[in-house]
Amino acid sequence: MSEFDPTALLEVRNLSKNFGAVQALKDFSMTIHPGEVVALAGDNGAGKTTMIKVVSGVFAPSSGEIRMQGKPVTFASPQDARAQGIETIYQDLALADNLSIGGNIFLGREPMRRLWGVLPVLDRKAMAEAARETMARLDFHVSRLNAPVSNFSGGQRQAVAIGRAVYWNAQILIMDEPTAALGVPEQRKVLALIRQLKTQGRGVIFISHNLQDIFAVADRIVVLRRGNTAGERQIADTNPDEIVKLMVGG
Ligand SMILES: Nc1ncnc2c1ncn2[C@@H]1O[C@H](COP(=O)(O)OP(=O)(O)OP(=O)(O)O)[C@@H](O)[C@H]1O
Repeated sequence: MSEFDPTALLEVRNLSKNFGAVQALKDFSMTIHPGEVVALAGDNGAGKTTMIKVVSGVFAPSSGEIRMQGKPVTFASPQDARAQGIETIYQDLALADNLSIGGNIFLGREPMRRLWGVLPVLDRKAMAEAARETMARLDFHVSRLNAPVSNFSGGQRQAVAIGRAVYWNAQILIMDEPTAALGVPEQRKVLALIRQLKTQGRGVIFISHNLQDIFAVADRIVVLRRGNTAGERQIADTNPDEIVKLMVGG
């Protein structure tokens, strides 16, 4: 087998995950380079969630290898994967509704300052500044920076979750159905955010049932079927018909 690629942000090889007798993922291999968006598609039960949970430290693989920049890595937990630069954004986004963008970016890791040089208090100014800078880096404009995120639209909430990952320096963002449940204008905003992540040299794994979105934003697509890799294509070299055939098999 060939050498691992030292320029790859993430390279997984022959990953398998069994749940008792169920082989949820079999011999899965994938590489992501800086600035690449790789879509993961497949019907229900194909193994997409299992794959992202292995790569984000939720499940240990039954076998196989994970490397970052050519170096072997293991993830003891999602926190550990995050510390190594892999952030997963699930559909629920894990935002605290009552807090602002800054509050959400720093959730549980708030910057403090000392009042009168003694009393530790939240450094709200630093939080607001980080929120402003982070959203500007994503080229995403929100007028009410200090409003609770419960007031935000679905696309804005996605932007906050992405902003938090970017602030904490995620090199790879795994996004689980980020455009499901959004109206068309909001879907466009999320796709624009993904393009912004690309220009920053980050890698994105984009899980979606929506082939239109995949074709709009991905560079490459990997199709899973019943835990197996049914095919991998450059987006420029394929079309939705071919992808649907790979998904359903036969
Ligand atoms: N914790 C678990 N215990 C046992 N079996 C599991 C577990 N998690 C997933 N599976 C099985 O593994 C297979 C792959 O499931 P997975 O959730 O990864 O698919 P998926 O492609 O994400 O589907 P969906 O689009 O419906 O989310 C399924 O047969 C599922 O029943």
